[in-house]
Amino acid sequence: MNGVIVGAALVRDGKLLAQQRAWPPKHSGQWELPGGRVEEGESEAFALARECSEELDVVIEVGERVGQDIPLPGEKVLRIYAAKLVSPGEEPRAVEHTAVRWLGPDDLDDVDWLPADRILLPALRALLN
Ligand SMILES: Nc1nc2c([nH]c(=O)n2[C@H]2C[C@H](O)[C@@H](COP(=O)(O)OP(=O)(O)OP(=O)(O)O)O2)c(=O)[nH]1
Repeated sequence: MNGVIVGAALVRDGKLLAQQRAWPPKHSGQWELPGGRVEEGESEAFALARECSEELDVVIEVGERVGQDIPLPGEKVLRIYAAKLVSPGEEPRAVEHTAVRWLGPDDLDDVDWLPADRILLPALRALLN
């Protein structure tokens, strides 16, 4: 089993995109980065682009790794990559989630992040300077 969950630190105009989970009930209402499981045979960049297409209906360009791998339950890890919209005018929409928000540096602490994402906040904040 491939235990890597990839997440996109999608930044535009000094703001980070966050999305609010609709599921499962335990995490419903909490915020995370777009992303998901790397499927068999996929590169991490391909998986991230696929997840952003499915979740946000946007095309992204994947950049450098951000922060450290964060261990997740079930021997998985969360691995974040910087990302940009290929067409910056394209507005991400919440296809599978409750909401999406662009967060500036002062907004990062305003949302209820999933625990693993909270650990990454300093690295994410550094992208917005
Ligand atoms: N996508 C995403 N998942 C995260 C983040 N932080 C975090 O702890 N997770 C966890 C929640 C889930 O246990 C797991 C990914 O779940 P997911 O539902 O997004 O993955 P997926 O689309 O591949 O769905 P599935 O195959 O597991 O049903 O990683 C994050 O920032 N983004």
